[in-house]
Amino acid sequence: MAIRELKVCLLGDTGVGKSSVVCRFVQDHFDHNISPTIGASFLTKTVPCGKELHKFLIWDTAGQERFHSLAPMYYRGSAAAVIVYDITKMDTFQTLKKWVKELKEHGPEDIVVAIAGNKSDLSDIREVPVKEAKEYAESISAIFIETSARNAVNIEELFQKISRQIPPLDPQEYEKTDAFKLTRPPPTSSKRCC
Ligand SMILES: Nc1nc2c(ncn2[C@@H]2O[C@H](COP(=O)(O)OP(=O)(O)OP(=O)(O)O)[C@@H](O)[C@H]2O)c(=O)[nH]1
Repeated sequence: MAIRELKVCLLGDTGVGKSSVVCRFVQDHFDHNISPTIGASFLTKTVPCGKELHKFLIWDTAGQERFHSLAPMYYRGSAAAVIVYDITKMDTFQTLKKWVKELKEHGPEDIVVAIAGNKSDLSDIREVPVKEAKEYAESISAIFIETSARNAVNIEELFQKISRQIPPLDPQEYEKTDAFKLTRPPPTSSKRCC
């Protein structure tokens, strides 16, 4: 079975739960006291997708404004970007729109964009209506899903949706190589273990 390496970056405001989503996906773990990411962290996970294996090379970026200028290093060459907002904070949804604009202007042309409304376990204090987020995602042809890293809701589904949006390899590519690299990760990062 062919293994494809797919670079994926997570973008979004600080505190929306990017690291928690990645940590839940890769390690099936949730940490209430997780620290803010410094620079970016890198993790991988391989999942089956039809006749292929998708090895996600996941760059979890830091949401704090002071790290914003590093982001191009992580979305450059990405097959997909997951832009996360916190459903309990409308301002994080506005930040998400800025990320969409930046990706449109400077990101890869064919990048798959997934919008994840995280902290769905806190829907009693929701500020971002599902309808508004869904309609916005549709308007930019992005994947949309609400997740809860805390309760492990829709985390696998988020990455499955991304996998399904990646066009399968041309059969001739299988013959050329066992591992087909879609992207190359950026050279440096400082990492926080989650
Ligand atoms: N209730 C709830 N809390 C969550 C969820 N996901 C993350 N959190 C909490 O939100 C806070 C921030 O989570 P992080 O994963 O560090 O957020 P981040 O987006 O990576 O933040 P930066 O690294 O600063 O960009 C932490 O206290 C988490 O425990 C969730 O699904 N539900």
